[in-house]
Amino acid sequence: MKSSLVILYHRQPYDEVIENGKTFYRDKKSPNGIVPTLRSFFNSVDKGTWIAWRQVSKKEQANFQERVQVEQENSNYSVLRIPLSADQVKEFYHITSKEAFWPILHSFPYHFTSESSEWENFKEINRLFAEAACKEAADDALIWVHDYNLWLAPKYIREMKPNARIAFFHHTPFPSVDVFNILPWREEIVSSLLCCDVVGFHIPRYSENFVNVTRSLLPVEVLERQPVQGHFTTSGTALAEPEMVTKLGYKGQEVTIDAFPVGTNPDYIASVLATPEAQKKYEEIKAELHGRKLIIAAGRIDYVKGNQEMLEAFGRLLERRPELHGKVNFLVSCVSAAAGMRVYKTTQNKIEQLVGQINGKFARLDWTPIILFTQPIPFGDLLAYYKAADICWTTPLRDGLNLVAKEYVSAHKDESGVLILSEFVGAAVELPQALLTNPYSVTRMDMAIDRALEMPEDEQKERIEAMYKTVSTYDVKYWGDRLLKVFGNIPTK
Ligand SMILES: Nc1ncnc2c1ncn2[C@@H]1O[C@H](COP(=O)(O)OP(=O)(O)O)[C@@H](O)[C@H]1O
Ligand SMILES: O=P(O)(O)OC[C@@H](CO)O[C@H]1O[C@H](CO)[C@@H](O)[C@H](O)[C@H]1O
Repeated sequence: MKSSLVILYHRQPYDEVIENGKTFYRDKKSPNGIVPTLRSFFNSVDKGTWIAWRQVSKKEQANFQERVQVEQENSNYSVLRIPLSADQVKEFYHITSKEAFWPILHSFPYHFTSESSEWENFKEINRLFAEAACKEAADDALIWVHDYNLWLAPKYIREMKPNARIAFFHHTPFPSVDVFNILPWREEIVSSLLCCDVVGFHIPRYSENFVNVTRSLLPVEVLERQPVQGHFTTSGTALAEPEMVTKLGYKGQEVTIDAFPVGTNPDYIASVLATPEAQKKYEEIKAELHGRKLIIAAGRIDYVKGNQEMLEAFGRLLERRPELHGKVNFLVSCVSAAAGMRVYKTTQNKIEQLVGQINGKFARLDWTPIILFTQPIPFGDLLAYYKAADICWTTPLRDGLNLVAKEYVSAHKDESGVLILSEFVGAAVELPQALLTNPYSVTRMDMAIDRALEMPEDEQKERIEAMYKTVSTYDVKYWGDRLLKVFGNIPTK
């Protein structure tokens, strides 16, 4: 039996652990919010396939198990692994994806160099993903491709299976036309995306940027344009957009363009927080704080995440306001998403250096201002930290959406708490009740942290309540349903 839902996402949906010579597949530890989200879509389909790569050494090749049947969940899906050599992974993910595409996607063109790309290898790996998808998919299946690492897969799928139903979701920002067009492979990329039936982005600004790129490069026709609907802010902040193109025509095909941000799962978060383990962890954190305020920052080590600007702002805060010494702790949880990537080494060094400098300057025997965690925190513990934190400080210079913001709001249901959020993350146009700030501006960052520390409890609760309403309405289920609504259903069990 073929699959009715085929998800192409470059990472495997679990951690593979070998104990006493036996392989176990465990929940992922690394910070990546979308894996559990995508896995949950298999709960309602009759049969599904997840396609990912797996690094395979020469020694492993002969006995490589291509397919893993996933049993631990209430769903029938398997993971089809494309075996890649260490060199292929390095070229595809570490170099082409993270060194060539990532800086362009996040509007850091000065970090881009076309030498940082192994384009032929990228094409080949995308072709392998497409071939696997076509083999797995039933005729009426939905083939759902995720993120920039698989930009070329739609084109290959369309060539091999002309009637396939293909959707693409872009998780990172999509930059403005002036920045995107720096990529020498721009036509190939956007013409592949135009092979999809639906192309989805988190927010209207990104979809508009995409449309503008297609219009600059290809003879596309705008078939429909609409005022931005729903909960998005339509003016007055950096990523606001009042209207958007919702249908494009290209080579006789109609392509639906949509903006529907990924959601989190507030009910699941509440259920985890209600467990005795999470409650115990929360009590322990509170006891260890001895009444001090807790500020939390959590995320991947990445120059786009703005950790340097945030730490500098915290240093200035302690400089400006000695009355806070001994009264506030800043928990910075910064984890690398993949080991050994040269592109993140400098960022990690800078974070460690700044933390050392600030602690060195202000610490006392009974108080260390910044606590830096560089190991992944289990999700239940992370939620307990969110809940214990008076302030969540998440101010990337650029970020597709930022799930951390939504998780913090969910963990503060019916409670006080302050979210300081960058204007340059997708979630900013969904959560205007956050303290929106500009991480490029020293003054704005200083104002934001002062305001957060002073905000009256009633105001905190009002803002959290409004944000919780948004986060719980536009949750992860809404996200999946939206795609299926645009698309027409897939056979369910
Ligand atoms: N220190 C950490 N340990 C484990 N998971 C983390 C940690 N920090 C963040 N996460 C998780 O990683 C995900 C990050 O998602 P998001 O903010 O959207 O950024 P990105 O996908 O770019 O890393 C969230 O789901 C969050 O729970
Ligand atoms: O495998 P990567 O490191 O290229 O993946 C990064 C990507 C997918 O997890 O992250 C983006 O997706 C998140 C969920 O949609 C989004 O919140 C975040 O801002 C993006 O960086």
